[in-house]
Amino acid sequence: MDAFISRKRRRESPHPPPQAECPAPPAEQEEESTDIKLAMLSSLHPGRSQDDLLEVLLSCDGSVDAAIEALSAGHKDVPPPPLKRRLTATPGMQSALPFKSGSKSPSKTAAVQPLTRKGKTLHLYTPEDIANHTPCSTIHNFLPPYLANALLEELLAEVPTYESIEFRIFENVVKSPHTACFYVDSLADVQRQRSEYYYNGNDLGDIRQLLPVMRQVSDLVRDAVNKEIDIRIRDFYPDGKKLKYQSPEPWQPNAAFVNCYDGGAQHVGYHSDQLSYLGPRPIIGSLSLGVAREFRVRKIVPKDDPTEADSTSTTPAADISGQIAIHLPHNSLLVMHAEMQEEWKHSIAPALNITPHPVAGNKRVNITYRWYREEFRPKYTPKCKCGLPAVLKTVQKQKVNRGRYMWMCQVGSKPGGGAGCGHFEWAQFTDDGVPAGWKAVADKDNLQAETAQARKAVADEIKL
Ligand SMILES: O=C(O)CCC(=O)C(=O)O
Ligand SMILES: [Fe+2]
Repeated sequence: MDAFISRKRRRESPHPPPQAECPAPPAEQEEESTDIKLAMLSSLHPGRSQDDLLEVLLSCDGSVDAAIEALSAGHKDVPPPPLKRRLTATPGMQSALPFKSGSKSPSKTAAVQPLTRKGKTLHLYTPEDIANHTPCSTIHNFLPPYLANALLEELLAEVPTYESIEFRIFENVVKSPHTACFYVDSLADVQRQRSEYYYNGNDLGDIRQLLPVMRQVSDLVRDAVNKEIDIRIRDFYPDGKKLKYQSPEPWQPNAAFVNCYDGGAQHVGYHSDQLSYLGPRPIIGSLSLGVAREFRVRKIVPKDDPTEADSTSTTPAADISGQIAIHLPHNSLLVMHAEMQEEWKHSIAPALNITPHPVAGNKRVNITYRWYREEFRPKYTPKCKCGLPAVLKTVQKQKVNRGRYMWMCQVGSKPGGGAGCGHFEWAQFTDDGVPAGWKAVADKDNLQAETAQARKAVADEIKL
């Protein structure tokens, strides 16, 4: 979630880093910006419901200009949009897979036919198909039903207080068309978030402690995700080894973003999650409750080589031009594995039809459990000249530097924040994804704290 706050970087940065990721090609911006388009229409027509606006947008083939025109021309009765693309997220309408799903992992399969084609969506439902053709694995009916309902109810009591998140696109501040909230393990983590962490140039404001059921479930998610990581490494990664920069430590969630999508129009556009505080090759455990929706994934196309199948990915079967829809029913756990954030984008697609859930009504509540790593605490990572922690990004589209990491100024994407300082430096990590030199920094820090403590103890003793 943290990334869709900031995923749109200013294109007119005064000091573009010489080798940084290039702006997204128009097609990608087009596809990524449904939320922004809806937010723009919403700000012009605050009285119209998101469903109405979505319908107008769809009937205008996604063109904001045409939609604005149609709305201003007083087309109050919006004609039903031609169903040019599948929007329903209701499971049970499985489109046949154009292949026989086997047990072989894509990375170990010599010649796998592309599954999707440009502009097409392949719908996947079974854990086997999902694991074989995307960087995700899923467990349906993850929690005992009573616990899933207890968690859902705990969160439904909170969601009325959630807010939509503002982000900046060029000079406009727009709101994400869904609501969200951030939870951390302990009170100390709340304080730490308030004093050290920034998202899109701002602190988050509303930071809460994990609720009791969320906390209980966090342990179950941790154990399941660690098992899934082992399976992924064993069955899908070259030589059965973890990826370069992936942490070898057991995954230890200590924070959670909760997203609420109230009705089919609420959604989130294509994005990758921010790496800054999770480190490279992060893993995320995502639990879905309530209304079933489509989680879509799409491989990032290298800008200067759209024909390239892949160099590092473990999932060559997915055609880089198409998208894959993963159907997430109530009580399903989805693990985004280590290859996900750097090489793929994900979204929650708008849905014209949803099947209400007996407890949640029209709402889908999603919890993404995350591991905020100590070595990526902002006090240890680079700062830019604006004085804020730099953000960690990876080159995704430029073939020559693809896969390299960089620290950059985040002020340029802060609502009202100006251009920022344009800070840029390449990031260096050990093979286990630890920032080069981190241990030394941390040790020095601890030494200073210990020295201060020792001095205080001596001073106290003298006073006595
Ligand atoms: O709602 C979801 O399943 C995805 C949410 C998401 O992408 C995020 O929190 O970053
Ligand atoms: Fe995300």
